[in-house]
Amino acid sequence: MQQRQIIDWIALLVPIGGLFLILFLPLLVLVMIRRVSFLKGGFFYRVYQRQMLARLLKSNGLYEKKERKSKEQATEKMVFPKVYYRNTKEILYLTVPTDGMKWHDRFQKIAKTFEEMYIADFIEEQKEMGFTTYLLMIDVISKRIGIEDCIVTNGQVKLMDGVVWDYAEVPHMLVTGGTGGGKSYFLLTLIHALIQVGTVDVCDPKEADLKDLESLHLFKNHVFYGTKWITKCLKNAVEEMNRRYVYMKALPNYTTGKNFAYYGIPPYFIIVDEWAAFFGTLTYKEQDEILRYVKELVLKARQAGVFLILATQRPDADNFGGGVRDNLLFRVSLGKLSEQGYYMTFGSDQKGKAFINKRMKGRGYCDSGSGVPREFYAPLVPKKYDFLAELRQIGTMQTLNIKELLQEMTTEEINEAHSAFGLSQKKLG
Ligand SMILES: Nc1ncnc2c1ncn2[C@@H]1O[C@H](COP(=O)(O)OP(=O)(O)OP(=O)(O)O)[C@@H](O)[C@H]1O
Repeated sequence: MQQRQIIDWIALLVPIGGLFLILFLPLLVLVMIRRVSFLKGGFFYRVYQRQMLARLLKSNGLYEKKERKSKEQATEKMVFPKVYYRNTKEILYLTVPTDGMKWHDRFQKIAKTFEEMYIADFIEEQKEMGFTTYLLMIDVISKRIGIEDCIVTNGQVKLMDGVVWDYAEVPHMLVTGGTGGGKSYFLLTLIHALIQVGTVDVCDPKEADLKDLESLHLFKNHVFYGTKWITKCLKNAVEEMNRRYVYMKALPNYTTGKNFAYYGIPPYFIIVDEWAAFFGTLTYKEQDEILRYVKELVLKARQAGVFLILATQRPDADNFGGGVRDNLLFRVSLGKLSEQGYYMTFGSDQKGKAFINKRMKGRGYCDSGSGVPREFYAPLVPKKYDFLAELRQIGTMQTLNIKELLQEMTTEEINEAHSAFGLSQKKLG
């Protein structure tokens, strides 16, 4: 009779467990390495990106079929165009052939597709004979700075790592954005930076967040609301511009072509929030007057160091009069905008750009003068940050008191200065 064998499962547990570990542990480690590599943009991530590129070419038919004939049979071979991929930690370089051959037009417009498939931001295109390289910025959020780093140095306001507003080079700013996108925070951040180097006048037609600044001694006579006072603020700015030109001409070191910074004159900023809503409520007569001032400022004020910042929800051309919007050279959008809103902010020639809306406060796009809008994150404001308390710590604004000096000048000298800078307005305030 055969004896029944009893298996000692307990004794087998150890070798089974060991076997399991030997087989699955390396697999687990591999999966982990792949995952970490993906999260950190490492080797496997780059392999995956290259695979995506190959799939894009294949599924869009961007290859040629060539027949290879051997003695026995004919086989088909896929010949792909020469597409180059390079990924540095910050920028993805994708080079495609634009050599007039079969897919020339498709490759001319492919930047938008690259942006969407890699969730990267197209920042530049470099053309060489026969090739175009698209530069896409990855991990833009890592370039975000905190409000404490948003400062002005040598006429440049630092807004992000690698993004500055050089107000003398790219004068006047347009800020657009839907409700809750971060427009007010951004304007307050700008005010906080600009007030340390110059004069800031604030117009708040809606009498909302910016109006609160009037409670600060620092902003005494620099906060305006109500049509009459906003008009007056803009008129003052034009007069200030005229005075500055006369002043610069009268200086012993006057040099043709030099700007306010050369003479040590502090910049002067006028910020108008909710521009379109305000402009829409004005009568034709009021609109005419305001547009006259705004046009003078955007066309002539740069050299004198007077800069306009207009913020609005939608920058429809009707609310800007001829040419004003085009002369606000630094553009920022914050929060979600419609496609139309983006084209109105950055120009309709941006149709090859993918504007992607993300649910993030203070995120949007900016064109710092290059003509190519790029993803933008406004300086991060900590949760408990108190703008009024921070601004209260700043003693005074930098202003230029030139009225007295001008009173000593003769009418001939003043008129001569006006004609030197092509100014129409002879009367000085
Ligand atoms: N740069 C930022 N850093 C941190 N939080 C921000 C930033 N920008 C916006 N937020 C958050 O988003 C909220 C809304 O921002 P904000 O008031 O600036 O929007 P808005 O576009 O001016 O909206 P509205 O037009 O309705 O006033 C803020 O209360 C804040 O919590």
